[in-house]
Amino acid sequence: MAVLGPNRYGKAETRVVRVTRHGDAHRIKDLTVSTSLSGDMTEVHLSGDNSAVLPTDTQKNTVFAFAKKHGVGAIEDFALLLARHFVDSQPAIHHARVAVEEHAWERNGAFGHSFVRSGREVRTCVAHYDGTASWVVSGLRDLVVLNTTNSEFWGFAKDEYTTLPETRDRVLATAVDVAWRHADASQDATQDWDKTYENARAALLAAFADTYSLSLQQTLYAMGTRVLAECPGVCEVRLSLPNKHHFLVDLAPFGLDNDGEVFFAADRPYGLIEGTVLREDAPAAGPAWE
Ligand SMILES: O=c1[nH]c(=O)c2[nH]c(=O)[nH]c2[nH]1
Repeated sequence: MAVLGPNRYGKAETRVVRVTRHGDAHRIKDLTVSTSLSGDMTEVHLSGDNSAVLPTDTQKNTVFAFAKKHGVGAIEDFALLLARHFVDSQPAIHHARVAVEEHAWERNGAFGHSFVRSGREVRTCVAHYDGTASWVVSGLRDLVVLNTTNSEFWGFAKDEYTTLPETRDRVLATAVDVAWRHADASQDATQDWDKTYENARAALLAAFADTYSLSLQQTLYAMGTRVLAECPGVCEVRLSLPNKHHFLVDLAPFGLDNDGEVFFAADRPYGLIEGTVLREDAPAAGPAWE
């Protein structure tokens, strides 16, 4: 005898670009929005009765309509607006999850209408709303950083398969994928999402640069700790750091020395260092990370 387990449905990766025109100085917000709803969905699964189902096509349309009606400020506000709309307007929907990614553009010269896609990281957020409470996790991915020194890796466990030489000086590089949980994302909390984003980003970069690293794990903890120190409203930080290995190339066959100057930037495999840093008194996460 089978029963229906947890389920949700929505429109994934709606691409929406919102242009705001102030005279000749235009602004753009370039987003990828994914909505996911859950609630009284037993009948649609068991009997095909669609009466509780707000179509994913409607969810996509709502993203575009809200971009026009409400504009797009901080992505967290846009995600919360959508999540609250779906739950508060549809009796059968009890929970909404809205994920937004923001792709950065920069001005192309002095022109108000011309933009160049930035090589910066992608800003991310996920908002949840259940009709009463809200949860928000913000973050970024693909923030690529590299230190040319101040990184060692030695004293590690060894067995019969260990060939890695110990090193007292190596290149340390990673593409930061991080998310931070806001302790309070309730309706009344007055949040400056953009300011927290800039503070968290600056904290991550500073900690990566000024931590003398004995392992990427140690750097990860330093980065998470720094975000908590600089962002009072953040209670938990989750980091995923691929170790983008840079191997010193043996140039001896060519009669050349290589004193930390020429590296082979390996693509894969890569070490993947992941961890969470949180305040001792962090409130329960609820569905925030789902
Ligand atoms: O910082 C590192 N942590 C590891 O766990 C590890 N493992 C490895 O092969 N190189 C590294 N570097």
